[in-house]
Amino acid sequence: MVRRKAGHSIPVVVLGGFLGSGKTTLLASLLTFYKKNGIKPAVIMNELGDVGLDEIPSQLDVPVRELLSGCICCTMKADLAGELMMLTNQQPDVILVEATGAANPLELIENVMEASMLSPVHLGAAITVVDGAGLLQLRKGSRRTYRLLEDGIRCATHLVLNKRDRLYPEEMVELQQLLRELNPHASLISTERSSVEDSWISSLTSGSGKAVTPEEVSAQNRIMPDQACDCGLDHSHDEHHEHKHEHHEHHEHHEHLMAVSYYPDQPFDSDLFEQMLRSLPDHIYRVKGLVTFSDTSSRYQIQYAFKETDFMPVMPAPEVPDVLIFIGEHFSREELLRSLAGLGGNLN
Ligand SMILES: Nc1nc2c(ncn2[C@@H]2O[C@H](COP(=O)(O)OP(=O)(O)OP(=O)(O)O)[C@@H](O)[C@H]2O)c(=O)[nH]1
Repeated sequence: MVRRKAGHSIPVVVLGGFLGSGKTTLLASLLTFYKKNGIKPAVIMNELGDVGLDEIPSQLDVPVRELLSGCICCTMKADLAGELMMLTNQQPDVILVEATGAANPLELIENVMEASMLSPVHLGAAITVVDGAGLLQLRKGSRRTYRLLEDGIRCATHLVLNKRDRLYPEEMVELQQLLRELNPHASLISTERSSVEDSWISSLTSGSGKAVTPEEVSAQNRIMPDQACDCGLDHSHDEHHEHKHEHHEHHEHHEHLMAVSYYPDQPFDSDLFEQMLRSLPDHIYRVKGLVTFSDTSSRYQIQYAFKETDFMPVMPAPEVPDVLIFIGEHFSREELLRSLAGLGGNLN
């Protein structure tokens, strides 16, 4: 990759994909590559919850802006534009934007395009990371959530079919066919732990420096901007687009997905905690957190996505209180509270 010359437009790479698909894991690979190759990235991370738990290792020395408790495709659209503008002052070679797993991808791409009118940035690539097993599960589940996933696949310039280790060979074939049907034009790779080749990373920004436009993305993928937006309004020439859009987003894209933060006020018993995770309903798709157990010596970072859980010991403990963030579709806060009551803590 050629380093950006002063005064040139900075490529923005959007990292999209549904909850828990592997976006942060991919972000880590990209940052390691950039560090190794003397390329200066900057990062915008967006979380639906009110605590940012996805830490970027400090040795990578990357400017990171966190946007919490909202989504940059709608309620935090203006914040995204502001953050992009601020980061350009630091003259990075590339800006990586990690979306929430609930973001509407086409809205996000449009928002980056709109920001490019105010700042020297352009959309370099739109990556969609797909959790193959999750996609197969959601295909049989909620229509609205599945449609969000389909939109993400359609809008991508680069598709990453991740969590290959969780798929049988015949499922891999089925998923590759499905992704190709939904988006015949994007590059498509399959990965484990979002592990990508250096040449693939270079391809994200090695284009002519010309922006990918939402119209190009949607035309390539045979969807029109108005079709891609669930509300069915034709926003393309609409002066009140922003207002309608925000209203729409609030009611259509996020109301069916909700995030609940829980602050434990005492350590959990690890067996009871695991039992609680196992008994979560299918439509709680994602849990992230930092917890202390009464029967272990270290604190743990918890990652739960589609019934698969990772516990990672955290040493030394970061200066963040114990917290659990549950994200899913129309789940009952009260039921969740009841199942957590035996473990100790406060619902936020
Ligand atoms: N089995 C398996 N797990 C993976 C793979 N890639 C990532 N994970 C795990 O999946 C979980 C979610 O990964 P993240 O990278 O945090 O996913 P994300 O898309 O950033 O999640 P959100 O931002 O919360 O939507 C973590 O526990 C990862 O370690 C993979 O290829 N296989």
